[in-house]
Amino acid sequence: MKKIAVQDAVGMTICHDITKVIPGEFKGPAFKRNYVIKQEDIEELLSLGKEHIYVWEENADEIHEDDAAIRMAQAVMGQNISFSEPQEGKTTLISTQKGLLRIKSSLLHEINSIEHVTIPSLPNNFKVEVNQKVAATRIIPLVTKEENIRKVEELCTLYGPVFHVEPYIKLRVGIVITGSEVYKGRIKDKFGPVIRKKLEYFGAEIIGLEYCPDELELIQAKITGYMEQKADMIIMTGGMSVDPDDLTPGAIRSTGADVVTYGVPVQPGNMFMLAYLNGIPILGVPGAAAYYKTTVLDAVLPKIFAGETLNKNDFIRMGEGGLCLNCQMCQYPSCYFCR
Ligand SMILES: Nc1nc2c(c(=O)[nH]1)N[C@H]1C(S)=C(S)[C@@H](COP(=O)(O)OP(=O)(O)OC[C@H]3O[C@@H](n4cnc5c(N)ncnc54)[C@H](O)[C@@H]3O)O[C@H]1N2
Ligand code: MOO
Repeated sequence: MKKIAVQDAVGMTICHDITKVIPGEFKGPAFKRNYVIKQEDIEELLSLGKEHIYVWEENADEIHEDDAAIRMAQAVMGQNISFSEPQEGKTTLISTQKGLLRIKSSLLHEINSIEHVTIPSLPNNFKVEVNQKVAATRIIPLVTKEENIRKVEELCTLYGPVFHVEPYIKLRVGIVITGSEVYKGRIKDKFGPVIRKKLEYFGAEIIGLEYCPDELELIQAKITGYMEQKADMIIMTGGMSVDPDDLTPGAIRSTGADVVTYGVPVQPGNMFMLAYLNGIPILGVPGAAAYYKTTVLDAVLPKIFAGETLNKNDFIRMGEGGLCLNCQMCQYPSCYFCR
């Protein structure tokens, strides 16, 4: 690259996007790469703080920021991800499918350790929509050594792409609403609609929503009933805490299910239970999930719909960041909760 005073640059080609920033109003390219500078542009370039520009000179072992961004994007993106044309030296990786963003975290770490390479992303296990920005690729200088980009490509050839979006599987779900006060009609069920709505987001087939009084054998029978109907997941609500009528954990255990956890280092959702019976997840959802917009349930459901089997460690890890601030305007999943 050759540095030239803008006054001498009329007729020359700009070799990278030149950014304009008006705080609070605009940020974007004022001049695009390959634009040929005219006399009337000189004033604007000077007002953007550019007294000099670079003119491109081909150099065999160097790669331009736009080409580097594209090659890195192609290397790191996997299933259900595409990328946009580079702008100001950066490409954006975009989901082409609603689902769960999966990241090979240690590979991303290794790639971001390569000189000049920067790839910021959403966190692993982020629920994404179609056309959502998931990551970006850019080198820091205007050019870098070809070998830096080749390292990114080689790592991804070796370990596979860094990012992909796992689509949700259509699961058949049985719901059991426990609580004698609801069963006997003393109060109206407020839990069923909450669970239904959360499941609809993932495209679940709800095979039943049944009510059950606080009697262990009856709760257990609901579970075995759904198992006979070949449910892919069973969700139990209420009766999860410390009162003598809180029988749901005992009923889940009594089916012989393997309990992954009863109790999680997360609030709200402390008294949550996850167990597997013949590979079918059974979720015990505490009363708080009928009240709070976001609980541990919202971190667990996307993983189950993405086909993951959770273990105790998955929950233990949630402790740091597991304390919800109950923000007035909940922005979950765009926050630290249950990462
Ligand atoms: N001394 C302690 N108290 C509580 C603890 C504890 O560890 N020690 N844990 C708290 C936590 S955490 C939760 S969450 C709540 C409730 O947990 P449960 O799942 O046992 O909830 P229930 O006892 O069944 O009901 C509590 C409350 O919610 C109403 N409810 C339940 N289901 C429905 C429904 N389908 N529709 C409408 N309302 C419903 C129920 O009537 C009760 O008012 O316990 C804390 N307490
Ligand atoms: O189990 Mo509770 O209030 O933390 O949801």
